[in-house]
Amino acid sequence: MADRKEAFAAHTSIANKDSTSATLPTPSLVLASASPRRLSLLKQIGVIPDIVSPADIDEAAHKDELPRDTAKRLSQEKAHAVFPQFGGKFLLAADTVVAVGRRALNKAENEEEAYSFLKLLSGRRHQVHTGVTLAMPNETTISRLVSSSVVFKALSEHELRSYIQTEEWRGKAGGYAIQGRAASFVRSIQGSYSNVVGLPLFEVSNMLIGNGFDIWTSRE
Ligand SMILES: Cc1cn([C@H]2C[C@H](O)[C@@H](COP(=O)(O)OP(=O)(O)OP(=O)(O)O)O2)c(=O)[nH]c1=O
Repeated sequence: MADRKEAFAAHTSIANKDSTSATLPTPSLVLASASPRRLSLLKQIGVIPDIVSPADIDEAAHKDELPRDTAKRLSQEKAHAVFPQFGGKFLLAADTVVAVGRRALNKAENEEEAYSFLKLLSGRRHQVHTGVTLAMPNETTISRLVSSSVVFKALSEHELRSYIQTEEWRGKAGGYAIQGRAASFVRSIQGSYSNVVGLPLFEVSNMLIGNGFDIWTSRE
């Protein structure tokens, strides 16, 4: 009996919270990204951007710039490029760079480059850095860098060639997508999985919540 009472009380309080939060104004968010992965990662935590507006910037690294610094800087530049069009809203931008030591592996341009990236990643550890910048309605911005470490098994020639055929490497930093068939290459990962895919959800939600964006009132 006590169990049923508790269950009813819990149900009622969820229902009440639900109806309360449904009446709260939903904060407006701009996602400054062309990446479908970033959009679906945000949706995964219930955050639905009002506007998706990709930034068109030069993504080349500066001379002697460390990959982690490139990721953070580019997230800031993406935010700054788009923010002026959407004043008064929250805006989120990110950049993901795959790095082997000081060498950055950007998005592979063609099959040869994708093959050479995967050959380099084969049997070793690499880093995935994602820079995230949040611009606030009051025009202040904050940026975070999140780094994860990924170890690939040694890839056979058959695996390398077959993966290239899947085309999944296109548009992905480092020439692979952990959320696809390349998951079978990943021996271990240290850090945030969503960071590797392109948007570290723990840190992003903390950035949003810490700056007054209630992720629980952003609903589809
Ligand atoms: C390593 C890795 C990267 N990626 C993707 C995430 C990003 O879309 C892309 C890195 O390129 P980015 O330049 O960070 O992003 P983008 O050009 O795709 O989008 P935008 O700049 O408009 O935000 O690689 C995966 O989807 N899976 C992975 O495992």
